[in-house]
Amino acid sequence: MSENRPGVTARAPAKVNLLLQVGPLRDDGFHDLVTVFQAVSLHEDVTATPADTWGITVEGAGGTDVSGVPLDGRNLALRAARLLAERAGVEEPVHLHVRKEVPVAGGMAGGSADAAAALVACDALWQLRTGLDGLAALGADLGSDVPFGLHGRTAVGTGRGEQLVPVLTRGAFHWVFVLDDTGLSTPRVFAECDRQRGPGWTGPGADGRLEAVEAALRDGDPRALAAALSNDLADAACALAPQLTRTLDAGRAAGALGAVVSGSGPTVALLAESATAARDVAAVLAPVVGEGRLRTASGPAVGARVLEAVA
Ligand SMILES: C[C@@](CO)(OP(=O)(O)O)[C@H](O)COP(=O)(O)OP(=O)(O)OC[C@H]1O[C@@H](n2ccc(N)nc2=O)[C@H](O)[C@@H]1O
Ligand SMILES: Nc1ncnc2c1ncn2[C@@H]1O[C@H](COP(=O)(O)OP(=O)(O)O)[C@@H](O)[C@H]1O
Repeated sequence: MSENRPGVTARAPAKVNLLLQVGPLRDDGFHDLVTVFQAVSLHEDVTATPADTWGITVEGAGGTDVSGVPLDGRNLALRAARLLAERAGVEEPVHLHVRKEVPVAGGMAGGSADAAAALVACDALWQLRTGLDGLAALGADLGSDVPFGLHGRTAVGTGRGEQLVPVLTRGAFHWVFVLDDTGLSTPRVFAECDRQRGPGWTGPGADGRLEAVEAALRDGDPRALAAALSNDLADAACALAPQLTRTLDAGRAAGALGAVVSGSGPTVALLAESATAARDVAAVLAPVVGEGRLRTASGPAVGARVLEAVA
């Protein structure tokens, strides 16, 4: 009986975009990107257990508010499991349990991490041995950020963000993330970016931003990386959520080396000199923004992997 078989748990990381260069709107509704993703040590754990019907439960960990997570066929983890089953000809439903540490709709790709972890957990449960490239191809059909959730570490993303090349990095980078209560819709932020640019805008051109980020990562130099952080969606995110400008300023005033909006926001990522410095920045910010809105983490973190088999 399927109910007696053990489940499989997989873990996948959140991400921050160290560089997010947004090109023109394409005919398919996406934008060409040049981005540098870094996976960080905030995680999603997804447990897949054989069941009589498809289902999902979600639990918030470390104070994560999961009220915005859909529990129906729109859930990215459930969509991922069903897509893998369909492509592999598996007819065994699973129940998924998601333990979320990553803020919802925060620009840190928590939903994509859920999809990545669900793919890895179900692939192991069903003993499919699909391989990373095969899972990443499936993941790209679910969302542009899903392949990076599978790969993890640090990578340059091109196309709509799904084409990945690893980046050489030295050492660890230490982050403070400032969460915001208002979730920002990714398509809305891209649309606001287009609106701000206007119809005559033709492209960002070559400006050396990618090379500066790559050099800082290769040297393991947090000061150089802080100076090189940039996000073309930041102005759009700040227009839709004006309080983010104050959060960026407060982060710099609290001693962060650099501050950037994470992806389409509204989470703000602050880079610190060391793990101790990150804790100090968080301690200075706690009375300003509230302790519950702060998370410290380090990167690069590894991509989606099986954690354990549960009895
Ligand atoms: C902005 C980024 C930066 O890493 O992250 P988040 O802020 O969402 O975490 C990503 O590009 C988000 O990727 P993801 O959240 O997977 O988006 P998708 O589901 O693929 O697309 C949702 C919508 O965002 C817009 N979109 C997304 C990716 C892209 N390269 N161009 C776009 O214009 C499109 O309107 C698309 O319909
Ligand atoms: N497993 C999931 N976790 C979170 N959000 C999900 C999930 N599945 C679908 N969603 C939808 O995707 C939206 C954005 O998800 P999320 O990945 O948390 O943020 P972002 O795209 O900003 O990084 C949510 O607002 C929610 O409606």
